[in-house]
Amino acid sequence: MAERPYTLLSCGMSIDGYVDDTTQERLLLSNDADFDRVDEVRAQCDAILVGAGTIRQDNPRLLVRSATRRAERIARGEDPDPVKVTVTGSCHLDPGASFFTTGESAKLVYCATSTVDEARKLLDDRATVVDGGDPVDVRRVSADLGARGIRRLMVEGGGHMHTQFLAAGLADELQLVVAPFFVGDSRAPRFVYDGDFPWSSGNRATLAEVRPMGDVVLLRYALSERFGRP
Ligand SMILES: NC(=O)C1=CN([C@@H]2O[C@H](COP(=O)(O)OP(=O)(O)OC[C@H]3O[C@@H](n4cnc5c(N)ncnc54)[C@H](OP(=O)(O)O)[C@@H]3O)[C@@H](O)[C@H]2O)C=CC1
Ligand SMILES: Nc1c(N[C@@H]2O[C@H](COP(=O)(O)O)[C@@H](O)[C@H]2O)[nH]c(=O)[nH]c1=O
Repeated sequence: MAERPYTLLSCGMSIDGYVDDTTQERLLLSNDADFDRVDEVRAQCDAILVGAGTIRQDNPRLLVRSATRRAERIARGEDPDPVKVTVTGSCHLDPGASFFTTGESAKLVYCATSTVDEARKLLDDRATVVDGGDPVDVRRVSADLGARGIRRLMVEGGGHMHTQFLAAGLADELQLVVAPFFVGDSRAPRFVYDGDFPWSSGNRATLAEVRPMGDVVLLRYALSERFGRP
């Protein structure tokens, strides 16, 4: 059986732990230097996963921006962009969303068993629809990605996705960027929600790096023995 991918969770959050505010516009937590760092992390991954909520809210493209990094990927025999992956129970996805319409790389949609037929009809040839169980089990998603040859996975949110990967013990690394402001509204989306996490006051995660980058700080946590593996 193929090994599950090395899994890196990436997120920008406010001092008070929010990843967005309650407005329609996307909240920028990273600064320019950090967005460039995130681009580098993307360029080193085989696939990027976001939850369907993030697609609906942010309409992300999830591409590698830097022409140099794209060229380096091509020179390594890879597609210029990583595979895009999402998870949905409802199948409320817009086939015109940038997730589906930008980039040449493969798109994978893990949806609940009950919505597989609907999803295939809706997305047609824009994505490969995979039965993820009901509800979708992230362990199954991770194992299936491994079987498809994904060795390095970046999970770029949102909070519900991060919560499930962390609670399932599927995260090897967390890259958390703290922006120097407060959102101050408990209706805003959070970095994580309630969960039974493997780390507690009695079982602390390992802080691997603290990197100031202008006005933000990157905190890197090692969450498994696989931390740092290329
Ligand atoms: N600052 C940052 O770095 C980032 C911020 N964000 C922000 O996060 C917010 C979105 O986060 P959030 O609301 O938590 O949404 P998520 O992106 O985590 O997506 C949640 C959705 O994913 C689907 N899903 C998740 N788990 C399962 C499962 N086990 N089975 C079936 N479907 C599942 C469901 O879709 P469905 O409803 O279709 O069934 C669910 O509603 C946005 O405001 C965005 O801006 C997002 C990423 C990074
Ligand atoms: N706002 C925010 C992030 N948001 C993430 O970036 C995605 C947008 O990607 P793209 O459309 O490709 O530029 C978005 O959906 C979410 O996953 N990430 C960060 O590192 N820092 C930030 O401040």
